[in-house]
Amino acid sequence: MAGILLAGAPILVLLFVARTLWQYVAAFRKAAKLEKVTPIPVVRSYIPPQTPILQLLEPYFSPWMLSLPYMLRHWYEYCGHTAAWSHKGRLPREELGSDVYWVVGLEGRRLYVQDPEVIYEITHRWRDFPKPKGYYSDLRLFGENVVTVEGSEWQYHRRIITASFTEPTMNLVFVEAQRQMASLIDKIGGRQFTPASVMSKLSTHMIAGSGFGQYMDWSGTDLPSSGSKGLQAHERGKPTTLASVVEAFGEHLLPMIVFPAWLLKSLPSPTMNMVGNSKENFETLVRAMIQKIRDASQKEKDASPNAARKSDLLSNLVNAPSSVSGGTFSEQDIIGNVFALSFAAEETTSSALQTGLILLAIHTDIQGALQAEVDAICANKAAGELMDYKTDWPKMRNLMAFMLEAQRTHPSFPALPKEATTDQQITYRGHDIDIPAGTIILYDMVAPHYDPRLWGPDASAFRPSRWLMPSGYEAPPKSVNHCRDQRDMLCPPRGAFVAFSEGYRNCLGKKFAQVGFCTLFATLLRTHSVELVPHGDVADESEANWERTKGEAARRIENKTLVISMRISKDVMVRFVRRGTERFPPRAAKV
Ligand code: HEM
Repeated sequence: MAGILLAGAPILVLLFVARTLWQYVAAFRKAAKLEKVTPIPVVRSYIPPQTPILQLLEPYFSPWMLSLPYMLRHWYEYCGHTAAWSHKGRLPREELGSDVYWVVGLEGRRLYVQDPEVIYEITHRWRDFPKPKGYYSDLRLFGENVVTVEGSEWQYHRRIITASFTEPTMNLVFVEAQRQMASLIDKIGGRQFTPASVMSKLSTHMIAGSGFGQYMDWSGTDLPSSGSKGLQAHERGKPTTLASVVEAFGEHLLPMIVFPAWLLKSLPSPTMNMVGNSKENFETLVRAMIQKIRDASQKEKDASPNAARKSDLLSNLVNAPSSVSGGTFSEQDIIGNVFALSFAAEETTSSALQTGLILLAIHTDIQGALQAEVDAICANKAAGELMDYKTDWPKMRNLMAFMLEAQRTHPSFPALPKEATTDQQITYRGHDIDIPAGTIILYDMVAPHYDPRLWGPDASAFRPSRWLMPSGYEAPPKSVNHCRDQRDMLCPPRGAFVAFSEGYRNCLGKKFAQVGFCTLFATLLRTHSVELVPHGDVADESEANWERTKGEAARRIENKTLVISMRISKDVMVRFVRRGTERFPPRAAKV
């Protein structure tokens, strides 16, 4: 039997190779046909059809692919793993002379779009170009939710959740961000750390506290109001708080999706045991939280029918009045959406905070300008007195400009997918482009951000001041306002800034993220600076060593891998230091 198998193996391999070659020939014949009829360029791709295993391996073989001679790697530069981040729109624009092009290969034809007007059109025609459901199916781990559904079901989920992001919720984010950063500063003192290790915890703490009423702190135990065990529990491999479970989702989503909880729990790896436990504990935790809110609401109603309700996101979801949407969420809908919201929030917020921290440490002049803004906001406050959402949040103009610029230069995703579910047409530079049903469209989130035609000749420079407009600024036609609470902020042309996506399926938590990000940094900069840990010889405080340290940090921040969102491949070491004790204080504060 073994002999027959061995003898048959070369034939099987030959058949497989012949079949694959035939598939390539068929794909490229289609590409040649398409080239004859389409007004836009066609690029041929040799990437095999994507599978979860390939996705997992691509970060490892990507550097090898890119080290091949140009002729061999050329196609990969268009459609590899982090291609959009690497070429930043220049390659298609300069080589193909087009911001819209086809990529044809074994996965059929895909439309790549980096033109802002076309991005705007595709993201606004949501019935014609919905999200491809298959791409998001893994996020159904705990049931359907606002990220995974489409059509009228999506409208229903979106309406209820949008109504749950109230102003009192934003106030909670504002307060919780101050508490979390103060607690982190206490915990971390002057020690050096890598942003990745700390920022994902910080974002889960903030989201758990202000979104789901689960107050965490950094001392190893929760504050009295939550009554659970927090970080200690996470470190023991038995996550028992929402924050620790959500952090596990962000770090280990793939094994969580692929393997059952019982298998993960029985593996000889404490990390995998923790992942298995997270998967099991999540539903139990959220059900208990929902019950607690229902009990509390009932008690409040009994005591005083008009009592003000709690305003965190989860309480709003549980107590959503049916008049908002013609219905309320079932318990399973709430669980599915708590997962979706936590996941969407954690992954992106943590990446934004990491990037923000490193950018500030590199650009000490910008850090100085943000500190001047925070000093002005806190001028009449006693040390430790909290900032106030209503009066102080609108004053955070420089901080908002810093956030928007960090998101422009370092968006969380290289590109996002849409799908034409029926035959469609778009217009680009006066040409009609036919898009057959079933075509995947990838709209680029880096290229428009780096386009000098939209942002000027210094489009690739990190310059937050480009967002600050003179008093009385009027938004030009066909532009979008990305922060409504700060006055006189740049409104870029539509489709030019898509870090939070665009159109109907844009980010539901945009304001939540903006309030959280700006307030965390305001709290840090009120008393401290963030500083790069010097490169090489730590005692060497020379200008040359500082320049080397900055250069290395700038290189590392450019080097990204794609794991759900884009992450910095090699982290950078930083530390918080009391203001006035910086090793390299800013020479001139300039945003
Ligand atoms: C800097 C932080 C953030 C960035 C850059 C960001 C970016 C994005 C982007 C690009 C999308 C579109 C995804 C797609 O089409 O597949 C999205 C969707 C979404 N985001 Fe965010 N996000 C951030 C923070 C948050 C936060 C804090 C929350 C919740 C508290 C949140 C909740 C959501 C939800 C629910 C969706 C799906 C909306 C829908 O499909 O209708 N995001 N976000």
